[in-house]
Amino acid sequence: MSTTTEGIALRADHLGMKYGGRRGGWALRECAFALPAGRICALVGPNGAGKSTLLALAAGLMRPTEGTLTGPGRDDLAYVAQSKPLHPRLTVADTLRMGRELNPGRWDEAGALRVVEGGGFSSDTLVHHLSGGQRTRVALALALGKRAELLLLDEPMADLDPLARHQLMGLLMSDAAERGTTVVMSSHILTELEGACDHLMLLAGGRVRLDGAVDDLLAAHTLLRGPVADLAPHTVIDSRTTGRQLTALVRREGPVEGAWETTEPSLEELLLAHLRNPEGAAA
Ligand SMILES: Nc1ncnc2c1ncn2[C@@H]1O[C@H](COP(=O)(O)OP(=O)(O)OP(=O)(O)O)[C@@H](O)[C@H]1O
Repeated sequence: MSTTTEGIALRADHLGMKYGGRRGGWALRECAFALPAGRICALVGPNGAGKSTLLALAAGLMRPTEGTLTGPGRDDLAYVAQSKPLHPRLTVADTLRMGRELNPGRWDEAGALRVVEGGGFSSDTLVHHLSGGQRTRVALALALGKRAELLLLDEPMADLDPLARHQLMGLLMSDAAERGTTVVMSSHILTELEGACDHLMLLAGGRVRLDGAVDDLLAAHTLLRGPVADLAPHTVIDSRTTGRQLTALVRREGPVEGAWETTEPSLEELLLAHLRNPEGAAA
């Protein structure tokens, strides 16, 4: 990958990725986006949507089958894979020492230590003896210690307890705010994204279905409650009918008219509606 355009941390153009040669299916297809620098971007989508593939491509671990993905080079990004690979026979202290040696002149020892502190293990513990959540802490410490421009995190919070999640999300957010780091973080835990992410990308079936600043996306959608009626010209993302009452989440095309009770959706409501109906979500 090469340097991106000013102000854009990660750009995809006509990006496609196919596994397993000619016979394989497309994991990503015709993806196009430009993620502004300094954002904390939630990458969401159903199982198999292509989130890990996109992160691995952005980390430079694979080459796209077609199109381009442009972002910082390896020295300027940090990637935490879903499996959190670490050397099992090293202690935590050795692991962090390795991080320092691999990143001369830029390593943030205090930042890395802040991440491992509170994990309930000492620095002379072997990685092999850590729990899944504790390993996640060490992997995140390596990533944050690197002071990267772009942090690529594949379901970083999945095996952390609620307090650890809260603490580490706080650390991530303050680090990103202080340094202007761009974070792309895949997650299935919608509640943890609310208030933490300011950008959202929804993938489904290997395609980008929704992409934008969270505030803009929320403002463009409305939750409607009222009598069953035709909702045209608005785009219905998801709707439910109970008797004569309709509840729908729409992307507005102009003002909403009629006897509707209208509210702006929460991020969780927006995401659930789009996840229930990913085909209707095309931006
Ligand atoms: N190494 C691989 N070889 C072949 N196919 C793969 C490989 N890795 C992923 N795929 C396929 O690519 C598609 C996208 O997978 P990917 O792991 O990127 O999805 P995901 O959105 O991260 O899913 P999850 O939420 O379950 O982690 C899936 O259909 C998957 O079966």
